[in-house]
Amino acid sequence: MKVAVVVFPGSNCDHDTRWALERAGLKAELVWHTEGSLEGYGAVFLPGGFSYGDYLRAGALAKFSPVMGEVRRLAQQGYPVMGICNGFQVLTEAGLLPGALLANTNLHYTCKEVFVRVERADLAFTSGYREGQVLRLPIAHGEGRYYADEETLARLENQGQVVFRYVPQPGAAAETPYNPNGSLLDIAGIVNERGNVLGMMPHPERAVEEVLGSVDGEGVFTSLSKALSAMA
Ligand SMILES: NC(=O)CC[C@H](N)C(=O)O
Repeated sequence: MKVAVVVFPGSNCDHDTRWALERAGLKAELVWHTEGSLEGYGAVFLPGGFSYGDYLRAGALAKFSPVMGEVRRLAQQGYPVMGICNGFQVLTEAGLLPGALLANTNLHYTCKEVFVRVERADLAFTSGYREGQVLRLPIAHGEGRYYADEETLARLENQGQVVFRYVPQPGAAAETPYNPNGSLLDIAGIVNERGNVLGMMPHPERAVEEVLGSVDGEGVFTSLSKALSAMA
């Protein structure tokens, strides 16, 4: 089953995402955001970048793109939908995931490696990992501080919707800062209640080959590949 990678004006991780999907044996196609139908696709990725130049707020305009009606339909029908970085921002703006991504507490665009712990290894995007596994992944964002009201945070926590959480580098001194943007509960990625719509700020597609410095992101794409062959 083929996977759609949506391209908004200003997306810049679309090709990398397609590359990562194809390395995992999936057939992936770039789909321009004006597309009115995603018929025939078994999963959708909203890639990283600066859709509409992050005008107003990151993701605030992309949610009005024609393709979003179809993204919503696939999400409601239980297909795997994933937003990476700007894609995560679009999913929260579109109301497909709760909460918001605010400006980093340091008010800087932050580009570095972080460590995240896999909290859920039972999802289409994470089954290739072990629960508790720590991944080294790059981040690159200015608006990555996950925020939600207390009730939402409690619900996310109680229902096991936190999928990735920033953690200290293994072996680092206890007081070493590790949360790169001020996200509440150290949240780096969450999933909807049904477990098919996932958003994360770190970039797994930038960590799929040794030459990139880490292969820890590969699991996202190989997990999906396995899930889609089981669905076919
Ligand atoms: N790499 C990205 O997707 C960038 C995300 C977003 N435009 C931000 O700076 O917050």
